Amino acid sequence: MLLEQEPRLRELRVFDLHLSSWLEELKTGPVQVTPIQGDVTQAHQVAAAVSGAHVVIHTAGLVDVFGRASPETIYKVNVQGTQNVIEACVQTGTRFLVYTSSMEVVGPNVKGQPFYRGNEDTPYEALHKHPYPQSKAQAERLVLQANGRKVQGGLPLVTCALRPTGIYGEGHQIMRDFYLQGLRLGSRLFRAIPASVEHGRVYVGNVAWMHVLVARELEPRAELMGGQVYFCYDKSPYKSYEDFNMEFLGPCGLRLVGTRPLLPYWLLMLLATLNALLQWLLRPLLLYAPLLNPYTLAIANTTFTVSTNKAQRHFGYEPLFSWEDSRTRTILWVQGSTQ
Ligand SMILES: NC(=O)c1ccc[n+]([C@@H]2O[C@H](COP(=O)([O-])OP(=O)(O)OC[C@H]3O[C@@H](n4cnc5c(N)ncnc54)[C@H](O)[C@@H]3O)[C@@H](O)[C@H]2O)c1
Ligand SMILES: CC(C)CCC[C@@H](C)[C@H]1CC[C@H]2[C@@H]3[C@H](O)C=C4C[C@@H](O)CC[C@]4(C)[C@H]3CC[C@]12C
Repeated sequence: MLLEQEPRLRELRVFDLHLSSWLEELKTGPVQVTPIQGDVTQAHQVAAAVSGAHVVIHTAGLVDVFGRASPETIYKVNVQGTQNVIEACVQTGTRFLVYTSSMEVVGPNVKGQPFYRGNEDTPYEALHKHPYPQSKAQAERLVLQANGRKVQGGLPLVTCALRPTGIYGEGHQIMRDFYLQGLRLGSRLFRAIPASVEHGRVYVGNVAWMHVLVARELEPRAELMGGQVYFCYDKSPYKSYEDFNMEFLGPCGLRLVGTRPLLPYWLLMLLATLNALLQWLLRPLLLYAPLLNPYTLAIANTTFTVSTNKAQRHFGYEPLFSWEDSRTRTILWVQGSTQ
């Protein structure tokens, strides 16, 4: 997105624990693309990568709500890693920092309270127990508190945080997992969550576009945007998690069976709890990390949707991809990813 949309771009450094082969394909144009294999938990590696950069987009993170990684590892990558990025900016004199936060810093909360089409100012008790939302919330706080800190050279750091809802699009592995599971079940999936529970979703291309716009506008609009949070949103329809997935999986030949959940909620919660118990029992032998656990069930079963125009008001954001384009691109990816 940066290469396509930012004419002033001179160099793009991509810092990641795992470098993908597609990065090589980006090296063919006039902009220098520099892949750097590194770990955000290693402060010196981050500082070396950041040195000389005009703007940092910090999107690296450990996304784990399935119990694959320990809470300590999640904290180290998401919180300590973010602190390292902030310190690297301060030490090297980089003034603009965009952080990929998450809707999860707000909710759904431990009380399972709905957040219905809320905005950045909607009151909501952001109470979390799970390490992933806790770590993202702590990292976001660090980023916002760092706004205004003096960087090397004496000028102030300008930071802001973007909070995507559930991201979908090309590369969405969970969508592909549901597709493969549906194929195994005879081209069917069985409804587990009531259709009335709305779940916020946003297309990956629009998330990227919003990051590019923020990176571009942070300098001229530092006063307005510094220290701010923005939900990432687009025109994707409000639907339940499963009904939304069917927008893509339906055209790929799957159908969602049932207008109501096949199993009662208490039974699903029992299964989710059994999964958590099995995960704990099996941990010394193997990693058992199914999609269904009490936390993922709670997220999927709690309404959380946003309705806001803050990004449009503050930096002129309009989605780059229409809902129709986002849908088509995702369907093509699901179809292509399993062949
Ligand atoms: N997927 C979603 O629905 C969603 C929603 C809201 C916010 N987010 C946030 O967006 C960001 C990207 O998430 P994603 O879904 O693309 O996940 P992802 O796992 O595909 O991407 C995370 C990237 O971070 C890298 N990374 C992990 N640990 C690292 C480390 N120690 N050092 C350097 N790089 C490291 C990974 O290699 C990977 O490329 C994360 O910060 C996540 O919290 C994701
Ligand atoms: C109960 C089962 C039938 C369905 C289980 C679906 C479950 C794996 C899905 C539902 C909601 C998904 C999360 C949601 O889209 C938002 C985010 C925020 C983001 O920062 C990280 C990913 C995450 C937690 C999604 C993970 C997968 C979830 C829980």
